[in-house]
Amino acid sequence: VPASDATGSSPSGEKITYVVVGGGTAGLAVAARLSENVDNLVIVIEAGADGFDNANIKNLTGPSIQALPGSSVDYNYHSMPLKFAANQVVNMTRGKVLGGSSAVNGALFTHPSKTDLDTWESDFGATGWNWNSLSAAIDSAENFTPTARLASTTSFHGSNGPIFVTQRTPTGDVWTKGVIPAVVASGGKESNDQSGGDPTGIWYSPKAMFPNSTRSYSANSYYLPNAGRANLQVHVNSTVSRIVWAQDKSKNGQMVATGVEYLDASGQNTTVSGDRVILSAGAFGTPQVLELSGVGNPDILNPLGISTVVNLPAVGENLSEQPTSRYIAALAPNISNAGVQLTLNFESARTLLNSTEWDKAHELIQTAPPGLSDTAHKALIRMFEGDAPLIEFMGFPNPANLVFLPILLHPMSRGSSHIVSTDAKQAPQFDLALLESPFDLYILAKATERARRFATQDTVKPFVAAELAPGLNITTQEQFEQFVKNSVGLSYHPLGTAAFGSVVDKDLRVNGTANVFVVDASIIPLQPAAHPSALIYGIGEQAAKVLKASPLSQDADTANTNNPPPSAGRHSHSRNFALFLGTFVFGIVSTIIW
Ligand SMILES: Cc1cc2nc3c(=O)[nH]c(=O)nc-3n(C[C@H](O)[C@H](O)[C@H](O)COP(=O)(O)OP(=O)(O)OC[C@H]3O[C@@H](n4cnc5c(N)ncnc54)[C@H](O)[C@@H]3O)c2cc1C
Repeated sequence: VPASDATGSSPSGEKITYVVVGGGTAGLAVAARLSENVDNLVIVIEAGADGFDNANIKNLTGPSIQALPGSSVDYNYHSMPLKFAANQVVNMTRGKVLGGSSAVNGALFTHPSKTDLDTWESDFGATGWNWNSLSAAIDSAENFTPTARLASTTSFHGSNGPIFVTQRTPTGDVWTKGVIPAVVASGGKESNDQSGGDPTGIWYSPKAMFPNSTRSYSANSYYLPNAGRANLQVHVNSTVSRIVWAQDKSKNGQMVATGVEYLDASGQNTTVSGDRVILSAGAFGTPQVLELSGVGNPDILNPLGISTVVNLPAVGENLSEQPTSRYIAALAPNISNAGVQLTLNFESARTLLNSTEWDKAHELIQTAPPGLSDTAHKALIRMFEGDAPLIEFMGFPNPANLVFLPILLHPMSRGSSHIVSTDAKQAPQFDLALLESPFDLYILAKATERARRFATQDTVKPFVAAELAPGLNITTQEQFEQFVKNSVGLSYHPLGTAAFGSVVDKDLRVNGTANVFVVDASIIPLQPAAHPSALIYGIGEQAAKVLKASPLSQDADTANTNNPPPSAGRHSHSRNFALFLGTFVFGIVSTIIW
């Protein structure tokens, strides 16, 4: 990789402290917090547009959310054929817009379990990253308002953070008189609030939304309120193509980044220099930028003509996604709508399985699929034996049907995301390896069967007419497994591709580098029992604290580098977001059905 020809790009000629690659969920959170310190000049470079004029991002109605995948704010990625799931090719929506995937997601805001987060420190060497620190960090992101009709434990939530969070009041009787009593009658339990470290039980999920039910996400809640800061600049429509390295390594032999190179909207290459580079490009974008920069597995980089500057084969590996199954029943003719409020029901293997089935699952979990590290394998076995939540049943409000999506929370299967081109705009290749582990398949099949048990309890019978999927002809474990293989879906929760313990250290620094950090879903070593965006905001919050506390001078002693001085001049494609403050109107209240 050639030496830096970075020109520097502070609008006022000042030295840039942080270059943040990706203005997504975590990227804007960490940038907003770092720029609270006026001594930090923070530049965010985002591949997508600003998206503030997109009504489908603002609205959280079913039709709006469904209009986002496949539109201009989606990368429109596709998986490789799923070898263990009927060779399906699945769409993998990722937000390509300021706010990243927080702009296009379902906005469920769930706190992970204590068990999940404590493994980061106890098993993966992430000292300081545990339930106590991360739940406090999530609270710093959250501004929670409980609704009068729903029981919530406000001490489990933050009340001063930028992301507005609230619940919708349930309507109708399908959930209150039908599903919740059915879950309890079949061995589950009701929860008052899943956010205190034990999500077990069924509860109405909060969403990241303003009191008028429009989306609260990183672009309008972390960035816009701070857009007037002179030391926070955001460049949109700019795709980072690589990290630029100094000719000399640090005194400790680490690679030193001097900045990044990016393609602006006209396709022109530009460089920007800074003291530290933060990769927040998401679980697919972050390993992509690392590999394009020569950090990764030489067997992947060499054939593309990229010289390896840090031999780090774990980059892009350990890709984990939560597979889903489905249970659908038609509503009875006199029931016109299953309501507007999502329920989530978290269960452990003890509730899901009888003792014979538990023994079978316990036997299956002993065999690690390819790509699962020993550390992760041991942690997963311990969590299974310790009755950690293993399945979530997402109860979907729907005008015509009663829908449960069983989600496998702690899959064993591990895939990968690797570049196949030196062109930063070409999609990497995604091997999701969904259901490669027989344990994953076994549990998801059992969960589908259990969803049928909820729907056939006496309390639910008055609300449903007939089972539509999997269909009453599916009765044996083999048939349930085939159904799961044929119909498996994604949770859109990919993570783990630059994880603690293998790619980053406890300070989020990429191994072998002096001043490149990762702050996004890539660092999460194991799937949490949660929808991850709350945790990812928490990662942004905690990362800012860690970075603020570590002086630049400690970046592996970089005094020996050829970091060129930055020169003045603003990029032609940067946007003056202050303009948007005057014109941006927080969404419109509209019919909510999702
Ligand atoms: C359809 C969908 C529904 C979901 N529903 C929920 C939900 O209801 N609740 C929940 O908690 N989670 C949900 N998720 C998951 C959650 O939204 C994501 O896990 C989370 O937003 C990821 O955050 P991140 O910061 O890691 O990445 P992102 O938010 O995706 O940010 C990455 C950013 O980097 C940019 N980028 C990438 N490469 C480059 C580059 N080379 N140069 C410059 N910029 C680059 C991208 O454009 C993007 O803006 C959902 C996700 C999807 C896609």
